[in-house]
Order: sequence, then structure tokens, then C-alpha cells
Amino acid sequence: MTVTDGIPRLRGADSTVALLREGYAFGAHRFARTASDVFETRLMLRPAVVAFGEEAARLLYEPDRTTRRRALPPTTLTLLQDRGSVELLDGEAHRHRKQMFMSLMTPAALAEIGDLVEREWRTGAPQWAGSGGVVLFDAVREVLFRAVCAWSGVPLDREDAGTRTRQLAAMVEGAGSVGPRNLHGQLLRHRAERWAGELIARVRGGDPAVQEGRAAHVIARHRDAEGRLLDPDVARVELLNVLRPTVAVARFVVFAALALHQHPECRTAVGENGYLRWFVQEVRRYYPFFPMVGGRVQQEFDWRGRRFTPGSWLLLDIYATNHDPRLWADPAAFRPERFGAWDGDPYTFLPQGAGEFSSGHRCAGEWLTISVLERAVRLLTTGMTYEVPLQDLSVDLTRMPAAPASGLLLTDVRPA
Ligand code: HEM
Repeated sequence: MTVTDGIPRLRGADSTVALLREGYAFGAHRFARTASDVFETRLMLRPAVVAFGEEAARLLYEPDRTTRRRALPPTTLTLLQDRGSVELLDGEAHRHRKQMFMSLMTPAALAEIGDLVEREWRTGAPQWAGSGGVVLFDAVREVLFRAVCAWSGVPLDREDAGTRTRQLAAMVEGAGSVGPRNLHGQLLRHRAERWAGELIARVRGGDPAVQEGRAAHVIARHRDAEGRLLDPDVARVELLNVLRPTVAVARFVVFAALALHQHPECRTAVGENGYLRWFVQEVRRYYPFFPMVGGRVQQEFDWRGRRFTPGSWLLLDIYATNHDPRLWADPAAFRPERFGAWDGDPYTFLPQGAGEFSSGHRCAGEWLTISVLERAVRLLTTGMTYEVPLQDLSVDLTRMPAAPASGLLLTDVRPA
């Protein structure tokens, strides 16, 4: 390690292999080794500054200071937001497009997605009662896909739901890797894009099956700041940017079910006023999902004795920030009550990004995620009974994105 400015620089040519090998702990290992909350290394052969904590979150999420262009490896970008998406826009163009997403997140719409999740959950649950039980991760993904299609006004052929769910899930599964898992995600992405593209064309052609005002309609008819309809390729990307991450909320649902299993005292507590929200927030803080977010500097600044010039690459370790002992007492403990004392600072708790929604890149679907999770936790605790048989519930932090190894097998499922 060398320190020429205030930022320790790691020895060695490149840390990409180490990142892929160590997963979520990559940053934590090096923050500990350098006794610093920031270090410089090389990733994909390019210099990168990796940091965690509130100060770093403020730097990355200061509006217009950084751009998301060239901030993610292409293998990740093409499976998540993709080219042409809101995340790759800056300034006024970003704000205009972001407003399109945020306009979908009204209190009524957030309540409705919860109702739709409950409807699809109760429709699916009788089939989970079979003798072999059900893998919750797989079952909930399809529940969420059906729910978000109804919510978005996407007409769904019932037989098609399983295939489409697997396509969207494969993108998320492949995003944190290189090699076969990533290639599989890319292949299925093409199929999902074709389907989403046909849908956009149908809405634009006036197909009355797609309800006005719903996400599919809003996106298909959205006009950019210059008054032009979105390019069809961009419109289908943005439609998938609503459907795919909603299916991805299944990962948090499975972590919530794991937490209920490992902390059974929470099962009754979530019925109390306020505790449900604390529980859901703690699930999002405690368990791993997005390991990092990155930005390329647009507006020069100095930090820790180093000049960040345009193009400098800054990575914020989300997982480490959500486990930062400067922000969270006893961070390795699962303790929902801690959110009773949290002041709501948008730069201290960042499972889905930090800062402001409209002017920055904070996740457009965060409220929707919370609404879906709260309903799912209610269904797990009061909507059904089940057993959790002996199985491998370990969460491998070297795999990105992580999940319980078994996907959480439930047996003796009975609607309550
Ligand atoms: C499954 C849970 C989710 C996680 C862990 C998650 C995570 C994130 C993160 C970390 C960002 C910030 C990226 C950055 O700063 O560059 C982000 C952005 C975004 N998310 Fe999510 N997200 C989730 C669910 C959702 C949902 C349900 C939707 C839509 C319904 C959504 C839509 C978006 C969009 C459109 C952006 C880009 C925002 C922008 O660039 O302004 N996400 N998400």
C-alpha cells in the first residue's frame, strides 16, 4: 500500500479478480487492511476509488457531480438499466425522465401494488401446499411478476408468466458475474426485450387492451424534454426497468422470510404499529443486495487531499455503508428497533441509493419495494402457516447477488 495523498493506494496490478472472488466483502477487507474508509485500486485495468460511509454517499449523490455513464461494467449495465435508460441520463434530460417514473409512485398506486401482490399470492398459495413444498424465491418471483404486469397494464398470457419471470430473474442473477451466468442473462434479456418492444408498439398503435395511465401506457406515450416520443428501443428498456426490479424484490421477500425464521420474536412484533416498517427497513439494511454503485466525475472536486478530475471513477460500497459502525450500532446484529431512532437521513441508509429522488439517481422504485415487502411480510405472518424444514439457509457473500442457498423451501403451507 502507498499513500501519496490522503487516500491509500493498493499494491498490485488490478483488483477485478479479487472483487469477483470476495464479493460483498471485497471493500470491507480492504477498508480494514488500510484502516481507511476509502482506498484507490484498479478495476478492469482502470483506476478506481472505492469508499463507504455517509461522506462518500454525499459525494456520489450530489446532483450533477457524477454521471452513471461508463460507471458500470458493460456486462452489468446491459443486464440492469441498459443503454438509453434514465440512469444514464444527466441534468435536465435525467430530471425529465425521472419524473416519468416518479409520477407512477402515487400513494394510491403504491397501495394498489400491495393489493395486487396479495391477490396473486392468494391465487398461487393453494398450489404451494403440495407434498414437496415450495421454494419461496421461485414462487414469489412469479407472484410479483403477475402483480407488476397488472399494475403496469401489461396484458399477460397466463401460460407465459413462468417463462417471462425466468427471463427477468436471469438478468438480475447474471448481473454480478462474468461467464455463463452472465451470458444466460444476456440471452434471455434479448427475448424479454422483443416482447416488451412488441408491447410498446401495440400501445402506440392504440391497442385498447393496454390501459391508459398505467406504466406501460405512460412509458409508451412519454415525450422527452423536446417533445419527442421515446425511441422504441429506449421505451422497451424503461418498461423492463419497471418489471424486472419489481420481480427482483422477491430476493428481499426471501430475506424477510429468513429473518422471520431466525428471529421468531419478530413474527408477532410485525403486527404492532410501526414495527412492520422497522422490520422491512432492517431487512433492506442487513441483507446483501446491490454491493456497490459507481459514478464518473463530471464536476471537479477535492476530497481527502486528492483531486477528482472529470472521468475519475468513484465507487460507493453500499453493503459496507449499511454495516458502517459509525452509523449503525452493532451493525452485524439484526435489530429492527434501531429504525425507531433513525432520523431518516437520506445519506446514511442506502440499500437503493442515496440522496434525493427527483434530482439524483436514487432508486425510483424504493417506495414500491417497501410497499411490496410490507404486504409480503403480512402474508407470511398472518396469511398462511408453514414449516421451514432442515435445509441449507446459508447466504454466500462471495456470490453477487446473494440469496439463501436453498431459495427457502417451505412445507405444510396452508392459507390462514
Ligand atoms: C429490488 C429492490 C431494488 C434494489 C436493491 C434497487 C437498487 C437500486 C439502486 C442501488 C439504484 C441506484 C443506482 C445509482 O445510483 O446509480 C437504483 C436505481 C433505479 N431503480 Fe432500483 N432497486 C430496486 C427496486 C426497484 C424497483 C421496484 C424499480 C421500479 C419499479 C426500480 C427502478 C429503478 C430506476 C428506474 C433506477 C434509476 C434511477 C435514476 O438513475 O435516477 N428499482 N435501484
